[in-house]
Amino acid sequence: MSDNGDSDTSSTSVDNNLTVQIARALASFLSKSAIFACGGAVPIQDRKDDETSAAPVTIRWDSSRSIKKLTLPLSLDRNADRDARLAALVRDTQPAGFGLKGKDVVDESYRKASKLDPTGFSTNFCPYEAGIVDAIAQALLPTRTAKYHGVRAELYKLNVYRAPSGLFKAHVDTPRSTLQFGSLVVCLPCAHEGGQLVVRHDGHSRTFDWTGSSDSVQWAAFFSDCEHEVLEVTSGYRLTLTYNLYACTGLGQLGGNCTALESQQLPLYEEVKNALANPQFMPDGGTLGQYCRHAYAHTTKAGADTLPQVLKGSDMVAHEVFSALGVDIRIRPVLDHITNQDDGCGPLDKKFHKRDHVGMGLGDPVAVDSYEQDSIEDVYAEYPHSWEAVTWLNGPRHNTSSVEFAYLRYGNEASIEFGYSYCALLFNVLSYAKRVEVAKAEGYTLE
Ligand SMILES: O=C(O)CCC(=O)C(=O)O
Ligand SMILES: [Fe+2]
Repeated sequence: MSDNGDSDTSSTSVDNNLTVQIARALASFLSKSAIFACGGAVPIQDRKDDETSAAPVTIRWDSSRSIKKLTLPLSLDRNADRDARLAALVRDTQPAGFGLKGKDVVDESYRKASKLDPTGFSTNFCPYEAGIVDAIAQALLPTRTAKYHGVRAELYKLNVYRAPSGLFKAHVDTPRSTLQFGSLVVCLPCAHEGGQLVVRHDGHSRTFDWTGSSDSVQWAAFFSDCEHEVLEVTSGYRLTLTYNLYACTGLGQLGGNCTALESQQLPLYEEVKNALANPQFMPDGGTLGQYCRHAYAHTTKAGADTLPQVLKGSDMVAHEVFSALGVDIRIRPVLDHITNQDDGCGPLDKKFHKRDHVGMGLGDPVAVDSYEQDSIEDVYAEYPHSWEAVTWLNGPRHNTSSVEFAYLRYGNEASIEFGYSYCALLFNVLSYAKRVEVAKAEGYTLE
């Protein structure tokens, strides 16, 4: 191809125009509707030996006088009467309605389907185990709920759409709480034709077509405000599990916030309790400190706002245990010792040994102006902190130091110096007599 032929130039400019137009359309899509739905497939493996597959799906349900069981895909159900069992499952479902003006209405011209409520059946299929809930949490969780990183999927119904003419016309699901942000539909491995799920948002649509396949579990999740419909099923049975999706506190934000975790069951609990119960342990009270083992963004306002929720590992455990024992905890920056060669007195910590510079609060670094004749003490005077004698449980981890304050030193040559800090948990241990009182108030005894 020539670089300067006329015909090439004109085709390049047409291409460029098209490139610009398509890039604009993509940009507009990305800014408005980049993600309103997502989906995938999880292959079924009879002998499940990896995290990317799911075991055959078992459904047990209440039938008139017994509990019945079916395995999907049917080819993996070892019972000879498996087709009859599938028919029995369908027979035992009830007509499925839809919400209209606050009432549950059954109207087959709008929704032709049947359902089991979650109290009437159980299944071994778990969308968490299949990695679906994590995928939704990362891809779909809306930014307006930035407060929440987790997703709770609540099983809502087992639905059967069958040929001929099973369908659910265009509708929007009714959110069941302000934290509900979407719905998850899991299509069980049962052969059928038709029944595509069409999800629409802002002039765009995405069709999930699960026709034909019965060797994987297929799924789709979408935002609550998306209109969606199930097209007519033309053969077989289309079985789905539906889940309501709620935003919740999730991985990485459970410090001080985790109702599932009982502090009393943590191995550290008894150890701390025994220490507090010992009259010879800090008899007059004082500050016990633990430098955090993990790095947190404690020297930015946004990072500081996430503490203590983002504490993890032994940092989280210590925070949970001490607070369960009624001990006041401060999370504070502790300044790395600064050596000032100019003031002639060497490292400052020599002067104030056994004391630490504990910042008054977490947040953005403080900037201080100083002059060449100022001593390091003058610099510190501008930085809000206290001198504290802390009994440390560990030493700082050097990789966790972050800029706590910066000071501009003016003189013949202006220079900028940085004060670094470590994030620490400071436990305010009361005198023995007061600890005994607090223990009573918290409902435990110190012996
Ligand atoms: O089963 C499906 O594909 C979706 C059903 C649905 O839209 C609903 O239950 O609200
Ligand atoms: Fe729906």
